[in-house]
Amino acid sequence: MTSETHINPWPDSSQRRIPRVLSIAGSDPSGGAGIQADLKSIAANGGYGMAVITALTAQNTQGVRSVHVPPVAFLQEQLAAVAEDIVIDAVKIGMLGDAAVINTVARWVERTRPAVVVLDPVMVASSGDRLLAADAEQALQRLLRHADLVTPNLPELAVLLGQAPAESWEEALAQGKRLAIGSDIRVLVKGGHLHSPDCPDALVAPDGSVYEIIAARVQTRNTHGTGCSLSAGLATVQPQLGDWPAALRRVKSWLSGALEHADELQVGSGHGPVHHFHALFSTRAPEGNEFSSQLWLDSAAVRTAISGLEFIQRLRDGSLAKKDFAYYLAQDALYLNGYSRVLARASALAPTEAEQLFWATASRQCLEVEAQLHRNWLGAQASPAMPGPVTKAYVDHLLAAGSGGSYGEVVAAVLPCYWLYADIGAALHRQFLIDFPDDDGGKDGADGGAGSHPYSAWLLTYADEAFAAAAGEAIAITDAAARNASPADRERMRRAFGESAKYELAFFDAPRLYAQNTHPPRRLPER
Ligand SMILES: Nc1ncnc2c1ncn2[C@@H]1O[C@H](COP(=O)(O)OP(=O)(O)OP(=O)(O)O)[C@@H](O)[C@H]1O
Ligand SMILES: Cc1ncc(CO)c(N)n1
Repeated sequence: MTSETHINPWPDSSQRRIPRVLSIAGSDPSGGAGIQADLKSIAANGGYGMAVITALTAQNTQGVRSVHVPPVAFLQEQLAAVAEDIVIDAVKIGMLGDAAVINTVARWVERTRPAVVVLDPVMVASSGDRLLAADAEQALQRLLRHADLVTPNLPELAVLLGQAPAESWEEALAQGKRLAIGSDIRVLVKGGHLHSPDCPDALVAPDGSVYEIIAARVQTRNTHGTGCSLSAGLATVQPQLGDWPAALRRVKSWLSGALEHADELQVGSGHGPVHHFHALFSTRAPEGNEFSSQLWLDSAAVRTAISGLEFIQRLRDGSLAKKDFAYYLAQDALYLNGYSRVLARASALAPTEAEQLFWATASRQCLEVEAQLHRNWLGAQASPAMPGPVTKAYVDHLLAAGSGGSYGEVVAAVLPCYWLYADIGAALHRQFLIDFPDDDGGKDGADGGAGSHPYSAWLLTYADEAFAAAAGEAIAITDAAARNASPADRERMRRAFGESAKYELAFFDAPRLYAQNTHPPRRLPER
């Protein structure tokens, strides 16, 4: 079996790995909102973006100067050109300008019936300028019926209901329920406009049930286009995951990162855009280290796929089945044993004593972590686990690099386990602290010694600073090895890294595929 057999985390044909997403929206020439934000958001969330333009605005980070709505006949031509050639997996609808545009888009949606339709009922820009003619609000109701999800901000929610804007989160939720039940649609109520220290969002289903997610409010004035980016991201992730709450968790976490890094962009003097590609631009590779920077960029798709895995999502929210977690830990222990041998091989090949010591220490620590896994988590297991197919294939790949490869190949092959693991660990840890601020893993006894999240003790130890520092050192060593390598060897290094990165993805997805339910669920030992 090849690694390819294991790494497809989208075996369900209704789920689409790279969804083709069409944004029907207005243009913002300053690049932060509208079509421009949508295309960036779609790409950042792993989709292929397309754009049909409903209106052109002359705007920047300070406000909207004017709006030009081209003839609807041309809008129709754009829609037809795209739909007659390309399968559209999802549509995001943003600024529509006036009633004629709304009716044209509504007719097109009624005819083509795209699988996923997210409607962001854009009415007023964050600067306060109107983006929808006042007499067109009624026409929006026609489109509402065709949306799988509608994402109004608080003033827009109020307009859709003909009420005054909600002033508290409770009021907002009540309005969201009224719209969802009254119009039989799924509504995303967004808390961006609240004056609260956090930024809650809630999915309200047509039956009125609520799925709420709370993120910290990022302190930045650069929030231009958050609504556009969120709705386009949801249209992109829903076809990948087929689950609205999971899609919201993933996109919110991404959007929080985009807001956290927004100030780095330095675009305009008003409300600037968010950093859609913060993960791709991640400067964790030390300055001047082109080789590892390239590896990081090359692994973007794998990293995006890892964060979207059901295993990771469920580990984060605590809904992961115990058998899956136990399978993961047992396979991790087996993996670490093999990994330790390959690290010892890196030590044997190292060109300097410092690097020899680094790998020897790492090899030894690996065995210690393996022992710790057995002591703290796997303890009373009846029989030692057998390596699963992914574990075996991954370790075989590493051992092959170790037995025949150059030093560069060995270090490139072992690097993803450091780097991707540290990256996902930090993200998991960060999100855990946001979602479960009071869960200390049961240490203070206030939660009955158990914590509200079953894996809190594990997640709290996940973002280990010493491990992140070791990852940084392994990256620097890889760069040094690349500088001393021939072009052909560098290519082999790149391939070894890429293979291991795919195995990291497959490893996180393996419990879903291979964890057996033959034993009663094991109780997790307390730490
Ligand atoms: N400062 C912030 N920190 C964290 N999340 C935020 C912040 N501001 C907005 N958000 C989030 O961004 C998303 C968009 O929310 P908001 O209610 O501002 O929509 P909007 O008004 O349609 O956006 P836009 O500014 O593009 O018009 C929501 O998920 C919201 O929680
Ligand atoms: C084109 C366009 N669409 C949407 C918004 C809302 O942010 C905006 N400012 N501009």
